[in-house]
Amino acid sequence: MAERNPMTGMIDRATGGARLRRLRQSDWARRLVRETDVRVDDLIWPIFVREGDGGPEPVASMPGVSRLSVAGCVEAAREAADLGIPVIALFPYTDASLRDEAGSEALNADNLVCRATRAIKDVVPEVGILCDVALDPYTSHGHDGIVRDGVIVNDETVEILCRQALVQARAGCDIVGPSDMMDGRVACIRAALDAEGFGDAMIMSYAAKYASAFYGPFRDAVGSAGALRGDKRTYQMDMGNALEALREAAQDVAEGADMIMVKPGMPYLDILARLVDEFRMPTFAYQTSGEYSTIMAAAQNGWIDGDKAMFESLRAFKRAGASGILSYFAPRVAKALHRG
Ligand SMILES: NCc1[nH]cc(CCC(=O)O)c1CC(=O)O
Ligand SMILES: [Mg+2]
Repeated sequence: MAERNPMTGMIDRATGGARLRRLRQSDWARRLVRETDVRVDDLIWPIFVREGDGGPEPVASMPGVSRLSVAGCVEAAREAADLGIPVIALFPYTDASLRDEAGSEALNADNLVCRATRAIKDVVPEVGILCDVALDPYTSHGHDGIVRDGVIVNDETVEILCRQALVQARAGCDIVGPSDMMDGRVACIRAALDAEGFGDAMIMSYAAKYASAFYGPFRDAVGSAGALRGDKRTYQMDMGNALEALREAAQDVAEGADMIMVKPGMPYLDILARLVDEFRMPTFAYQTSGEYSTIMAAAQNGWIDGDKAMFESLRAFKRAGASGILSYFAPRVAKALHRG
């Protein structure tokens, strides 16, 4: 027979007798039963590189984020190593004078990203380096690929991306991250790397990357915002689609991706959880510039607690099954975690 609780008058059977609040009554109890958490080891820190040897140049739309000189990147890498952040991701701000229709600067072995990679590997070899494979920082039209008669052409772009990945691998980059969303690029990049003796270079593919409004501040940071003609909806995914993300990821996995990524992060947690479930691969979330700046802006207005919102957003990725997170918060989280 169901018994009535004398305190509440509730029938205990209605809750199966379980009092779930019992485990939430103190900090130690909550910590004891917490299922997931963010660790420093989960973090990848995206950094913007710029020409010259001046100090940090703040990105207006990303409070707390600056473009760094090559020397500044080496310092940042030192900081990452000291904090225990495993990987930094490098993104170049390319001067308009170096941009052209074909994005040829992407293939220059002495471009900004390559110089930064070599400089970091020289001084802080223990930090992993991820380089983005896509042409948008280098093209005058701001697209990730070659444009012919208004069309972003797939196969011709893929050929160039393979050469770009090789240029980055030769500079010492450990992980290449194709962020372009061309079909078939992972297989070509893998073959190109293997053929040149870079069998150990890893591929983290932006497998499900959506045409999103949350990249705005990034385009500002790398100087492609003003350049971009039109939008990226003919190659980045449509935000209404989830099944298609499974097909995208299946292709990248079959083509040899070592790790896959979902981007943006928080608005696409459902996609992240599904890919983890389906592929059981190391799967990463990219907490994009727009997500970062949204939290920062609200925090600066005093509308939300920035530190708490930062942790909540990152825990959400771990709860959804992410192996790790690319986040502009990386150094701040790492410091907070070390403080305990
Ligand atoms: N292909 C370039 C690239 N790599 C990472 C981002 C976005 C990162 C961010 O918003 O933080 C973009 C922008 C884009 O596709 O337009
Ligand atoms: Mg694809």
